Amino acid sequence: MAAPRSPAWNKAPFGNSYDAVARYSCSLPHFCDWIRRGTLQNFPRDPTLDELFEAASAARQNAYAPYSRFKVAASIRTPSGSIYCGVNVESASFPVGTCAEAGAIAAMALAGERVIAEILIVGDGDALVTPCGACRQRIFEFAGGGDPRVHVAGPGGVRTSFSLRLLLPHAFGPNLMPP
Ligand SMILES: O=c1ccn([C@H]2C[C@H](O)[C@@H](CO)O2)c(=O)[nH]1
Ligand SMILES: [Zn+2]
Repeated sequence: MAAPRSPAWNKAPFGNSYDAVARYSCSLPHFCDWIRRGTLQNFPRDPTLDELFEAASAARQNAYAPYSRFKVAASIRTPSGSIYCGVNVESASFPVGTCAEAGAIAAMALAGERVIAEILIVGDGDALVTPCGACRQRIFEFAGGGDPRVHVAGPGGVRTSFSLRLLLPHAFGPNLMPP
């Protein structure tokens, strides 16, 4: 069932809170259950996400997306509290382009960090900019045995949050590699 649309679809009127997706769907028992199982509700607003959101929003200006014109940025917070950002970088040879999440993970790894506590992705448009399948796997590689929150934001703020395990159930990862 589609969530009702509103003119404020991507505006996050309560700051970086859940937007229409969760606010409307939460009134339905089925989605309430879905939210309890796999997503986290930041209502009316989670101030701890401000820094993560601002960092990604600033980074997004430097996204290189001349082909899709769809600029995306990701920001990662590690257990140390540090924040690392990345942007999508496209290529005239289309498949060569890389996602914002991959850039943020590269920045984190370069700094010597290996665990994603939470990650935020910001993009524009009506649809939620959730990580692609490859990036879900990339994030899982650095989940550190935990279940990082994946926050999905529009230009107005965080729209909704998922747990990685909801986005990538029964994942194959480093824990399953033979020694
Ligand atoms: O979570 C996402 C979704 C899309 N993109 C990029 C890839 C491509 O450059 C553009 C259009 O798919 O957006 C990301 O970086 N992250
Ligand atoms: Zn991706």
